Amino acid sequence: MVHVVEEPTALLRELASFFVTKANEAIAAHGDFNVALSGGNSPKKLYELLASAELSSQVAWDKVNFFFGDERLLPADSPDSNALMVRKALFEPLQIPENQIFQVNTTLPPAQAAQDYAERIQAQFSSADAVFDLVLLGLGDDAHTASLFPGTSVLEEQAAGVKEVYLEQKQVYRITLTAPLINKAKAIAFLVYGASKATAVQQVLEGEKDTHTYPAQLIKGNVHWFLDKEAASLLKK
Ligand SMILES: O=C1O[C@H](COP(=O)(O)O)[C@@H](O)[C@H](O)[C@H]1O
Repeated sequence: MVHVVEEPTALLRELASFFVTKANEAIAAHGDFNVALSGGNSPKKLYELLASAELSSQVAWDKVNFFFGDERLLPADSPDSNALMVRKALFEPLQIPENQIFQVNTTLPPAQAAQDYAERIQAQFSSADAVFDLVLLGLGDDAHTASLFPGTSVLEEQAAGVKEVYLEQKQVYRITLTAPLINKAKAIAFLVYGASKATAVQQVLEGEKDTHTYPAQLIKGNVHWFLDKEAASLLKK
């Protein structure tokens, strides 16, 4: 489903309200809400909005478990750390205790960090399979999502799990949920705004099927695209 909203502020409010609804549904159904968060720049304002006085009262935060869709293998205090951004925007204002935060251990070597994160995710779910209630995702200008980047071997991964990815150009390792794990989620929401994303949005949603070039095409299931007018501007439908 594609939700197009005139401008980013209203878009963020719509996605925040979707988040609150999904949280309350999950808590009513099974007592907790397991959400995987996105990183980068776009979601920072969403997290600040969720932590605001108006919205924070609408969720039982002590019943929310926070995971990450991807992380950069950098020191935890690096300004490029996804977890650090979320800590400042959401966890610190809401005083979320550490036992509800499941972040990648970036002090481990890449393969071990991925394995360790997969095990900690699995241990948190009582069912045989880890199934997130909600996965939040972004979209890069190059059509990557989480750390599923064009041309990387993780795009071939058939197992629901966590993998390390080496980005040659950036010379950095990332840790990412695989597409099969993301796709098991009960709901998936992309947040994409700004004109720089318009081409990628069009390629992913309406372009030829080529998951190696447009990795976000791997994401399937109950997928909601939250777009502002600029990001949606090249869509034909
Ligand atoms: O590198 C990343 O980029 C994507 C997109 O970020 P955005 O700021 O351009 O929306 C993000 O979803 C991912 O978590 C992050 O590690």
